[in-house]
Amino acid sequence: MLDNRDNQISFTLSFNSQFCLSVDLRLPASGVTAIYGPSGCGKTSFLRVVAGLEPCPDATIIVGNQVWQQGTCVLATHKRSLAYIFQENALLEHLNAEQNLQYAIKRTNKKLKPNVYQEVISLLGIQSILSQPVESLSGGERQRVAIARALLVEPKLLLMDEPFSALDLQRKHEILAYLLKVKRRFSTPIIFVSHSIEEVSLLADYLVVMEQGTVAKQGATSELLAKHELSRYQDEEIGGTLQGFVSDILPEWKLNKIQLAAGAVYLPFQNSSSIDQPGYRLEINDAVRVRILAKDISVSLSYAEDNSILNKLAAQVIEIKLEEESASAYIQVQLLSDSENGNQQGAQLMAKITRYSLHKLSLKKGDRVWVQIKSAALLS
Ligand SMILES: Nc1ncnc2c1ncn2[C@@H]1O[C@H](COP(=O)(O)OP(=O)(O)OP(=O)(O)O)[C@@H](O)[C@H]1O
Repeated sequence: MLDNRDNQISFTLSFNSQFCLSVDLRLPASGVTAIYGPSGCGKTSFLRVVAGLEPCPDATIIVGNQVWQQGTCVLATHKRSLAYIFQENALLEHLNAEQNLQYAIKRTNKKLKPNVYQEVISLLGIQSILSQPVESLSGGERQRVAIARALLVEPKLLLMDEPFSALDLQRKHEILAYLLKVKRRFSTPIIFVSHSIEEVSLLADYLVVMEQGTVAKQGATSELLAKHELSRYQDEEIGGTLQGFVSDILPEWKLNKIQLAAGAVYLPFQNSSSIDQPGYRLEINDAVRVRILAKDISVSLSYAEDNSILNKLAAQVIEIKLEEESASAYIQVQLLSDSENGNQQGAQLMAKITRYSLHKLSLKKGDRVWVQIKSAALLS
């Protein structure tokens, strides 16, 4: 649960009579917060106000114990302990990668903690490209250097504006994997802007949904996803985002065993996805999140031994959503999995099944069922 909400951001910004951005937020002091919403809802303007790049006379911006702005009392951008990663990273083209890093460190006038430099270089996998001129780097390499540079100034807040938008799908997954590593290793709070639910569900712990300059929803990403508050924003309905840890690695079967509160699930090594990039390997006890799409969850009344599905969790039907009965062949079944550990609550899941299946199983609220998970993605 996110209860340490230290960063306070509130302001109203009007560019003209057409657009007004009005926010009042307390955000977690650690982890990744996503600012999500459609084009033109004010995401970039939000970041710019936080960074002090957009003048806003009535803003209150407090980051940890530092007041960055309180009305007309404004701390200049260069005095704010922040790093900003743009859509197209702004590396200095006439320098090589290492010189870019050194330049940023020098400008902070701070002494870098021992080992941090080497650790950041190896975390982002940029040792071999340090001596290369920026102009010779690929889009993904540039973005990795930009992330390293941001970390090396040891900011109190890291802001990222659509950091994947200039990258192709493969590079995007690669950078996502590096950011997941950054998130694990560094406690620096990150606010990132995105209009992709996939990126948000992969990276963000806390989510702010914006619509037309206002905050439409906010909360822990996993809770908003579990309550299906975001279904109208996404192409694929998410059936659940579950927290767990790696309890076993089975190289002979190319599977990771993930222990969730609700039981264990086996997930394949992901050769083509972000998680299996060079330099990133899961280890026993690593904390991970697992995302399951609603269409990959099926429901059965008894424990079926004779099918190929590995992942089966005991659960109870909480609600059957029939509103769209006439509109679609599918309905949503909300489930609460049993918890193997009595102290923890089970996980909320949502299965998308046909109305015909519901009819054949005579499924109703309160029924005990087995949830079968056909496939799932390993997140962070
Ligand atoms: N300096 C400015 N002057 C006038 N209008 C502006 C200015 N900056 C942004 N706007 C307007 O404010 C609104 C919000 O813009 P903003 O760039 O913050 O949206 P966004 O959610 O980041 O959009 P996108 O996802 O397309 O980048 C838009 O209507 C934009 O045209």
